[in-house]
Amino acid sequence: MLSGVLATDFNIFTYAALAMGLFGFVQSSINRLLSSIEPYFSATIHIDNDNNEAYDMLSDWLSKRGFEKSARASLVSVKNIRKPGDIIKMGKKILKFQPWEGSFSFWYRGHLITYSSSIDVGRCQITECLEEEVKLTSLGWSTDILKQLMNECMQEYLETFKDKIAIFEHRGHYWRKVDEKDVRPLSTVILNQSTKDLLLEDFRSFLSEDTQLWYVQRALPYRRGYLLYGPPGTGKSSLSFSIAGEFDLDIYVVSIPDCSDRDLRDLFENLPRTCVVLLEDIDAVGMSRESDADEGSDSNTKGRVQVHRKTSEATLSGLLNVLDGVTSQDGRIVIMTTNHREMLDEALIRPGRIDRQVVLPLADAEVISQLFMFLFGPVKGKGAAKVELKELKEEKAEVDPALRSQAHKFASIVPASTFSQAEIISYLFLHKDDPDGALAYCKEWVEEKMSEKRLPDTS
Ligand SMILES: Nc1ncnc2c1ncn2[C@@H]1O[C@H](COP(=O)(O)OP(=O)(O)OP(=O)(O)O)[C@@H](O)[C@H]1O
Repeated sequence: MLSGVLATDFNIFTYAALAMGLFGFVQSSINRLLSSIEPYFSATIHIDNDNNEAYDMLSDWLSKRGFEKSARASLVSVKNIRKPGDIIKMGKKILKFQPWEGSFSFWYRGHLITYSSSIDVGRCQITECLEEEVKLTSLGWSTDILKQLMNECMQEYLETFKDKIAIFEHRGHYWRKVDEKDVRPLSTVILNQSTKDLLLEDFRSFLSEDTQLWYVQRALPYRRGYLLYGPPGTGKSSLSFSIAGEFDLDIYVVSIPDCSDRDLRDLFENLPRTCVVLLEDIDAVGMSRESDADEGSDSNTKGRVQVHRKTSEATLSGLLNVLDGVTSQDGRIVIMTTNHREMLDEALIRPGRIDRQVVLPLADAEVISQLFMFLFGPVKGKGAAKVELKELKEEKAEVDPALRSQAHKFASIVPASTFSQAEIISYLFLHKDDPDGALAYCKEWVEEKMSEKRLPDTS
């Protein structure tokens, strides 16, 4: 009896193993056959992963369909993309698998497509990153079906990232996408209304077709620069991300202390058309002119200028060269942020490089009461990301009069131009469901913070 069961099991396992072996054999035969006839009867599209969103589009499309299961090797990473409105659950992470080195075939709209990926070990040693090249191959001489596939990948990808902006940071001299963030509605960045209107209008006007034509007709470099300056926690970064999202522009963040002049040149050469380049805390590198006046290469900048941080090889002239240079893409918008405008070299912020300087000061009475209404008032639903100037103004009218009066009382107790928006938000957050409590304890909080501010800085 036992031997009968074992014999049956043995047969099942044997057949299963044979079937799997046969399947593997057929698949690898197809792959071998395809690769031997490929040069004569096939069309191919090549996609490398070097700063190439097409690579991300394809890998997302394949992962969604579980094609990594057909691959003999998979690359695993933690997926940081959430659907709009998803709540982050602490301790929960989603793993994303994608095909990696090797090849497999799949059917797409009645066509057999072969995906193959190879790692360029030679380049990896130079660039210290995994350089992968992916090939999509189909039978026949036309690449039409492959283009259709890539178009579908792009449509799906754009749908997933609708209302999100991609954030790129640099690793040495190449860009890496590090995140996709939900667009932060501009209405959630609380600042003086006229400042917001001015910036919005300036962006809108710069990106309009008329303006582009105006630049083209006059052969002027079509680019724009902004300097946002003010004390820490007043919303410079928040505003930069929010305004980029408002205009569907991806953000490329540069940390100058980690760059050499060559890195800067390569990075600016590899920017896409129309994007926002964020040079954050530009004063933090402590750029100042050295007395040695001979080594500068920029005609506007006499003297070589080096950042104080020993590790950085970036020079001010190197930065100015990429800001002005021929490699600087049309449509590129640079936003520099700083807490110390007075420390910046005038050459860096002269008109043409910086077209608008916007100060974000500590919260005044108007902003203090807006922050109160924002935190305790009703929240606009999702999809309110793209607000019009008109809507922003109308929003105020919807506020409950009782809340408005509490907000005014709050603003009369909290001294103007003393606290940053971040400080006020963090206090209000302590009472997030309790506007009465926030009002009742705010005098105490102000006194405590004021005495902290009066303490001598021993750091
Ligand atoms: N004007 C504002 N409106 C809404 N939230 C703000 C505002 N200013 C600051 N915050 C909040 O405070 C925190 C810090 O803001 P943010 O990083 O934008 O300030 P920053 O001026 O860039 O600061 P730093 O100069 O230190 O880089 C964020 O969580 C942000 O949401």
